[in-house]
Parts: sequence; structure tokens; C-alpha cells
Amino acid sequence: MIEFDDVTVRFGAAEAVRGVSVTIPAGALAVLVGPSGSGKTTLLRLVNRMATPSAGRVRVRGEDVAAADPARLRRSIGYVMQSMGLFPHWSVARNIGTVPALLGWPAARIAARVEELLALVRLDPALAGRRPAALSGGQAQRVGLARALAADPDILLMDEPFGAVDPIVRRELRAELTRIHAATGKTILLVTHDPIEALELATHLVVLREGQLVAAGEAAALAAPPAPPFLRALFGAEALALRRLSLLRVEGAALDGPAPAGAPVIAPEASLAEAWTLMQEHGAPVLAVGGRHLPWSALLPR
Ligand SMILES: Nc1ncnc2c1ncn2[C@@H]1O[C@H](COP(=O)(O)OP(=O)(O)OP(=O)(O)O)[C@@H](O)[C@H]1O
Repeated sequence: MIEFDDVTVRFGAAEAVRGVSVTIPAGALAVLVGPSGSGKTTLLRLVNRMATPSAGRVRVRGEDVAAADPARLRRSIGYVMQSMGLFPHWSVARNIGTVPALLGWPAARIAARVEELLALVRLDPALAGRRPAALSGGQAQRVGLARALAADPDILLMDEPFGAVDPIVRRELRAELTRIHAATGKTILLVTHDPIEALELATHLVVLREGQLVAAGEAAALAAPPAPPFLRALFGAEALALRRLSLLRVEGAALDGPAPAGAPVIAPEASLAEAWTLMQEHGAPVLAVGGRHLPWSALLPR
């Protein structure tokens, strides 16, 4: 869906991105993570041609972006930045309807879409007439997200989208994004320098250091021990272990044979993190999963 093929980006003598090759599958929530200055934003901006490769190729939906019309390409890809770039003199509704208006949608269709998006990002419809300055930071972020989703792009780029809000709102917004990703199946590419945020959100991780790709792949696989030393240093061993548990399903770890009578019951589609919580709550080392059982040892990395 999004392919970086041996891409290098130079700014003068400096190389912001160095020979990066990675493919982001359709429907992934891929998180670009790495220290400050590692090239995350530059890599993201290659996708909608806000940055240009000095060497190599970027393909979006199978097409070389160098051959695409930049304006059309940008309208087909949602973009959310930390500063959001909401127009201060426009209402929330008009801000959300920006791209549909550019695409020439009739007013009634735009109004219906704005209403739908306010519901999707869980904003009170009463806020539609307000100016951005009259919103909280978290509400403004939701407006930014709604605006990026307005024309229903299949790809969404997000650059530190939750950087400007406090930790509690940040957690809420992450949960919303996970829900919206699951509900819409969009391909999302998100930049963060926060490793915990990366592990919480990512189905796929792209780890950068000094412009080079350090690791890329499914988050569950990368989080599985033994994680490479750089990942352990970046994320912390505990966070990796917990993330691994939250990404794996009970049905994949349950063993044949029934659980002892009275064992707490867990659904096969629950995560191993939920199983662990249930075991702790009940002081039970084994859970029942239909006719199968999940011993605590099945939570350990194999
Ligand atoms: N337009 C530009 N002109 C010159 N150098 C740039 C430009 N954009 C980025 N760079 C440099 O390229 C390198 C990578 O920058 P980039 O913003 O992609 O990193 P990042 O990982 O997103 O960093 P941060 O987390 O601090 O935003 C940095 O050294 C930066 O100074």
C-alpha cells in the first residue's frame, strides 16, 4: 500500500533519511518511532510529496508518487499535524468540511458528512458552530482528526497528533484512534517520539535511528523476546512484554483439554493481557476457554 524503496532524502550535505526500504501493508496502523532527528517526519512527508526523495522511490497504492499530481495526491490522503492548522476564523463545521468543499461536494452532503464525523470522533454536535479558539486542546485534536477523515481517504498521515495535549486526554485520544482504525480499516502512518504511545497504538512498527531503518514489522513480533537491544533500550523490556501480551489472543495460546472446575472463563478473542488481569483478580492460575484451558505458563514467551 505504501512502499519506500531505498529512499534517501538529503538537505544540503545532511542525510535526513538514508536508504530506507520498508512496506506498510494496507490497513496497518504503522507507527514511525525513534529519537528526535531520526527522520520520522521526513519519511512521513514523502508519502504526500511534502518531501522529495533525493534517491529511491516512494509508491502509494502501487503508484510512484513522483509521477502523481501533488494537489490531487494530498487531497486523497488525510493529514493531521501536531499544530493541526485549523483555520481560526472558520467554524468547526467549516474546518471539517474543507476538503469536501474543495472537491465540490454539494452543501447538504458536506453538512451530513460533518455530522457523521462529529459522531465518529465523539464531539458534541453543539460545537459545530464554534471557532477553534473556543475549544479545549483535546476537542481541537478531534476536529483535526475529523477534518483529515472528511473525504474518506484510505490513507491517514499523523505527525505527533497528540503532542499538544495533557497525558489523560492523550490516552483518551489514543483509544479513540485505535477504535476508529478498527472501525474504518484505514491505513494509518503515525509519527511519535513516545515509545509507549508507539507500542500502544501500532499494529506495525517502523523504528528509525539517524535516518536509517533499525527495525520494521508487526508490533507483536518485534515486541516478542528477545527484542533487539536497540528496541529494548528504546521501549523498555517491561513495556515490550506487556505490549506483546496485549497483541496476542487467548485462542492462539489456549491448550487442549478442559480447565479445572470453577476456573474463571475468558473469551477466545480476549487478549493475553486481559487473561493475565483475570488470573490476578481471581488468584487463578488457569482459565477456561470453551472446552480448552489457558494455564498461566501459556502467557510466557516461547
Ligand atoms: N527542511 C529541512 N531542511 C534542512 N534539514 C532538515 C529539514 N527537515 C529536516 N531536516 C533535518 O533532517 C533530520 C531529520 O529530521 P526529521 O524532522 O525528519 O526528524 P524527526 O525524527 O521527525 O525529528 P523530531 O522527532 O525531532 O521531529 C534532522 O537532522 C533535521 O534537522
